[in-house]
Amino acid sequence: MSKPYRIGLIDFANVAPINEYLPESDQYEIHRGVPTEMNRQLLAGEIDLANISSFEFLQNADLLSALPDFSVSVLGPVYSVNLFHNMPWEALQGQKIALTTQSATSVKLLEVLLKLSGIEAVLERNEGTVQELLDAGYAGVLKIGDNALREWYQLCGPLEPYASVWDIPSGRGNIQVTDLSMRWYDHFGLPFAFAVWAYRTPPPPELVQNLRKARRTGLGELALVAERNARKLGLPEFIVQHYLWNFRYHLEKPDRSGLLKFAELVGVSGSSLRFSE
Ligand SMILES: C=C(O[C@@H]1C=C(C(=O)O)C=C[C@H]1O)C(=O)O
Repeated sequence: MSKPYRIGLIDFANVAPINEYLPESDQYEIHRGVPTEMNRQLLAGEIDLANISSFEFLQNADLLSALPDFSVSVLGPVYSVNLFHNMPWEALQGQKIALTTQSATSVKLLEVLLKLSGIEAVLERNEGTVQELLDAGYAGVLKIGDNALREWYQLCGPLEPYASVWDIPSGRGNIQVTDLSMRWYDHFGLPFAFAVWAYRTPPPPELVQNLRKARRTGLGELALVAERNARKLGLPEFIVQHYLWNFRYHLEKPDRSGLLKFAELVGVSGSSLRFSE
C-alpha cells in the first residue's frame, strides 16, 4: 500500500471551523502544530499539504502551489495579530520589539508596516507574556493566534455582549494594541491574507472535497465552534463568535488582491504564484 498523504493543520481557534470538521480517512494522515512548525515541515517534505503562513508561500513560490479557494484572511481588524506597545507607534524608532516564534507572516507584516512609517526598530524573537516582555525592556511585543486573542481580551476586556464594535478599547493604561491587519487596511483598503493551504504534492481530490465540506459544516455551526473554543481559551462565547465570523476563508478576489499587494511589498512577483488543486 502506498504511504498515506500527510496534511498539516494549525491548531489555532481561527481554523477550528474547518479543522474540527475534517474527518479522519485512510487516504490521509493528520499532523498538527503552530504556523512556524507547519511551514518548516512542509518545506522539509515531512508533510505534503498544510495551512501555512502566506509569507512562507510567497517566499517559496518555486516549490509550492496553493489551493485556489482557502485562506485565513480578514478585512480590517483580526483581534489576534497584535503589537502590544508601551509608547506611541511613532516612538518605536530604535526600540526593541519582541516577536513570537510562532509566526512568519505577521513578523513580515510588522516589518512592512514599520517601514511604511519610516521606523527602524530592533526586532528579536522572544517568548513570554506581554507584561513579562515589556518588563524586560521591550517597547513592543508581537503575538499571534490564541495567545494574542487571550492577551488582547485580558487587556481590552471585559466587554458587554451587545457593545458596539466602535466601543472596543484599543489598549489600557500605558499599553496600546495595534491590530496589524487593521493598520494594513488603513494603508491599502484591502483584506490581508495571513495563511493559505499550500502543497508540494497535489492532494487527493477526496481531501480537498473533505476540506470544503468541513468548512461549510463548521461555518454553519459557528455558534457551536465558538462555544467549544471559548471554553478552551477561557474567553466569553460572544467574543470567540465575533472573532470567528470575521474571517474570510475562501481566498476570494479581494483576498488575492491583498496577497498580491503583500507580495509586491516583500519583493515577490505575483506572476510566480501558483493556485491550483
Ligand atoms: C490571523 C492569524 O493568522 C495566522 C498567522 C500566521 C503567521 O503570522 O505566520 C500564520 C497562520 C495564520 O493562521 C492568527 O493566527 O492570529
